[in-house]
Amino acid sequence: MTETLAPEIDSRDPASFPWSVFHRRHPVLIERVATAFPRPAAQRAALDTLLTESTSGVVTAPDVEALRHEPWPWWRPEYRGVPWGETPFLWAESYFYRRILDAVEFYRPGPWRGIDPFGPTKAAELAGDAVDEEMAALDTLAPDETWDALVRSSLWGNRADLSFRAGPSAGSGTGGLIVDESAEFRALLHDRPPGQAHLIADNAGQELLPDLVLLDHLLGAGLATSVVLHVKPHPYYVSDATPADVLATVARLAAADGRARTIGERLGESLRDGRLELRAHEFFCGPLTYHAMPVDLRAQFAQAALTIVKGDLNYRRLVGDRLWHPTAPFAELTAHFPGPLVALRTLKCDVAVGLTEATVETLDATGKPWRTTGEYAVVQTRS
Ligand SMILES: O=P(O)(O)OC[C@H]1O[C@](O)(CO)[C@@H](O)[C@@H]1O
Repeated sequence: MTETLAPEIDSRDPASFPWSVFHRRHPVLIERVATAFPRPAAQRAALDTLLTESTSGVVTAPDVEALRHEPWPWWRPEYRGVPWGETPFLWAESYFYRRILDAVEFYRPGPWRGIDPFGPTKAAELAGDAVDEEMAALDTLAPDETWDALVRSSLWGNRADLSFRAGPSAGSGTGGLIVDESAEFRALLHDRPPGQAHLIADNAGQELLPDLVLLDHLLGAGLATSVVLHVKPHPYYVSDATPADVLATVARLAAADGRARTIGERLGESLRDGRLELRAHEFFCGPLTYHAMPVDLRAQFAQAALTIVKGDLNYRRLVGDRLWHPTAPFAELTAHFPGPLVALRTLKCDVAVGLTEATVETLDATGKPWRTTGEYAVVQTRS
């Protein structure tokens, strides 16, 4: 069934979800980036130009000056002059975010260099009540419910993705788990000798916090000898976690009360002694699927006891950003990935695989969108 590749997703159809990302979410996002700091007029103009180009124009080449300071090896000259919607969605979104960085002079030597355009929103989320509540909840966990609770909050933390606040399709209720291989996930860690566990992070804030707590648990419970946290080397999609976000989150935990503080302090210790290692490979900010992982990164996952793959974008990169039949086998589509893995993902785009026919029928029968709202989630494993 999966021997032939399903069509790659693009954003040309105005009735499609990817089209709404470019035409409904991005205007809100650009406005937020433009106004979060008092930017000079040239940056505002560059952001507006990007929005116009990506919604009603054609792809233009990256800024040469910006490339001198930070290359973008994924530029495709054959897309120059092509309407954005006709290029693959995965590539187009990635290029859009690179162009935001160029518009705000993120790489250009000068006062704006290195200032995260999404920083204010991420900081507000980290400082917010929801994070306080998440941390306070840690004190209420009985030992026998810890594992399930930590997995649940790492999984549903993915739903908090800030890009959802920039769009109309954010669902309010929680649809639930439509593939639940939590038991297999548990077995991969509990029923095998501990080794090095890796986690490919997604968003900062309400997602990264439970991810860090989960990693701390793996170390503390002897389920991993060491853990590696992979984050983006620089800002990428709107709420993606960077090394600075990890440090801010650890500090937030350590400044809290109760169990959160203990965890934050312990995470700090683990960073110092190397049991928790932070890595930030450039590939994570690229528009390619994990089939095209460079050898050095592949080697890292090949020796991992388990890799936890977080979120929607990582999932698209894992199985391929294609209109697969939703019953296409997850194990087959992820066979290319070196080593055992678990995907923790809330569904926020058209890609869905590994479902049963019965589940698909039930979801379709609701008559409501289920692939893109973040209301449904999967825990899928491949050993
Ligand atoms: O933060 P996550 O879970 O990777 O979600 C990001 C998702 O948001 C979008 O950028 C827009 O909704 C999707 O295209 C993308 O897959």
